[in-house]
Amino acid sequence: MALFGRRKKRQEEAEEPVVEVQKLPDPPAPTINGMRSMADHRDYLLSLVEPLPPFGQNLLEAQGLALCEDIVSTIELPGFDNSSMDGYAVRCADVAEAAEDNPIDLPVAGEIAAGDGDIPQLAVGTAVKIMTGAPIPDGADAVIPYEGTNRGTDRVRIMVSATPGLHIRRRGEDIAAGTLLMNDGDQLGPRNIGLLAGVGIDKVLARPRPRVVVLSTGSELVQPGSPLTGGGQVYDSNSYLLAAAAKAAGALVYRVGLVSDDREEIKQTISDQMVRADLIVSSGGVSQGDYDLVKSVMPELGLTDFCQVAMQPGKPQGFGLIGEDDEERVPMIMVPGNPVSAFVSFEAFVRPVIRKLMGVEPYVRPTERAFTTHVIRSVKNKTQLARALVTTDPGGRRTVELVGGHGSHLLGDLSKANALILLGPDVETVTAGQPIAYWPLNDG
Ligand SMILES: Nc1nc2c(c(=O)[nH]1)N[C@H]1C(S)=C(S)[C@@H](COP(=O)(O)OP(=O)(O)OC[C@H]3O[C@@H](n4cnc5c(N)ncnc54)[C@H](O)[C@@H]3O)O[C@H]1N2
Ligand code: MOO
Repeated sequence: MALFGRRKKRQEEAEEPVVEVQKLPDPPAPTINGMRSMADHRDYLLSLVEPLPPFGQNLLEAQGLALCEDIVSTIELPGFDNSSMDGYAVRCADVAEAAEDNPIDLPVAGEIAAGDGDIPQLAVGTAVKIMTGAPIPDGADAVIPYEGTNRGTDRVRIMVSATPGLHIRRRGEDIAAGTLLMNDGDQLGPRNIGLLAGVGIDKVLARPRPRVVVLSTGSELVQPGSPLTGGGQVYDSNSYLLAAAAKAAGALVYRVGLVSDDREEIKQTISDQMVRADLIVSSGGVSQGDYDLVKSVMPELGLTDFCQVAMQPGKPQGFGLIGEDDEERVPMIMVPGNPVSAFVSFEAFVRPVIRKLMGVEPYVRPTERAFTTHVIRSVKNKTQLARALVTTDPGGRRTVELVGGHGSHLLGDLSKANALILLGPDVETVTAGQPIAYWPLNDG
């Protein structure tokens, strides 16, 4: 894909070709206590990826994807006047006096079912049986439902009168030919898909689902389903958590699973996966530890940026455009290994990047607001993303309370939360009853 880090070869006056050092565009300067702000880091990553090119896709496979064309209806809906009831097509004038105590008998001239064509005109003083969805014959201007008749076959007794247009669905009353149905950039939902199918469209030009490769690093990790055989081992929850979150965000996910803290294994695995990835997401190995190898290995595979972001959790972050050539470079987001840090990093950085690759705006989840039920303390100089539970009280007011502690290993509390509260770097205390911003975690 076309990304940054272009390689320029220049022929200097003399013979020797000079290869410019390849690097990422300059990252934003740290602005908070030597750290990069969360918004600056996110905007930097977003500036380094482009939406994936669109192609023609089958309508149903395009669910959740962004259109890359305006869609105009070439036909009308309904395509012809038709009945909304099973009953008899009549002329109103012929049944104007009909009532329970004054039934009117009409000869039944025939029957029209849904799908019938070449319908003869309705003669004055006659009725024709008609089914829901069947074309209204010329001459008829109303439909009397079966319930207002004796359901006669050769002759029908009509016990109710009708006004013109009764139970007739008019041609073009839903969609006129030439109506703009969807715009370039719209995301296709089930009801849009129904509409497009309804006007006869079976393919659309849409951006594909990004193929996201997810892997976890750490020699302590064990594949769920296998026994823990030694002290110090932990199950790999991150690759499942991140894969599930990427899937919920609309990606096509390849979960590679776990890779141990081994330079060659990390390099080989990433190199092998590049061919099927629009984005690689790894967890672990980005902090200061002696075995935090991702940080030291990845610069050998591409252009990288490791930094500290003024947020909690999720402080150590890595990004790369991996690969040797511009044409093959794949973006990679390297999130920290603590499970809650990995998830918060997903929400803050990975999800917006996936949405940009999909071409689905807004890239960043819009915040909502709720009132705190109690005092909340935060850490100065960091954006705190605290796990929380938002509920609506009996009066319809949305309230929010923290779920558990701040520890970035607390998977149990994370799974109970339905929101992430956002407390900016200047906030130290929020008193009870104040409105605060949060991201709802409502998409799976
Ligand atoms: N001296 C310092 N130490 C640490 C710092 C620091 O600034 N100075 N930062 C801390 C913060 S904050 C975080 S977050 C972590 C990030 O560390 P890594 O990204 O290098 O992650 P690991 O060391 O590999 O693992 C951390 C922790 O998470 C567990 N883990 C890792 N992967 C998984 C997984 N797939 N499933 C479940 N659990 C996983 C791992 O066992 C560790 O307990 O660094 C701090 N240290
Ligand atoms: O950033 Mo670490 O993510 O604070 O635990």
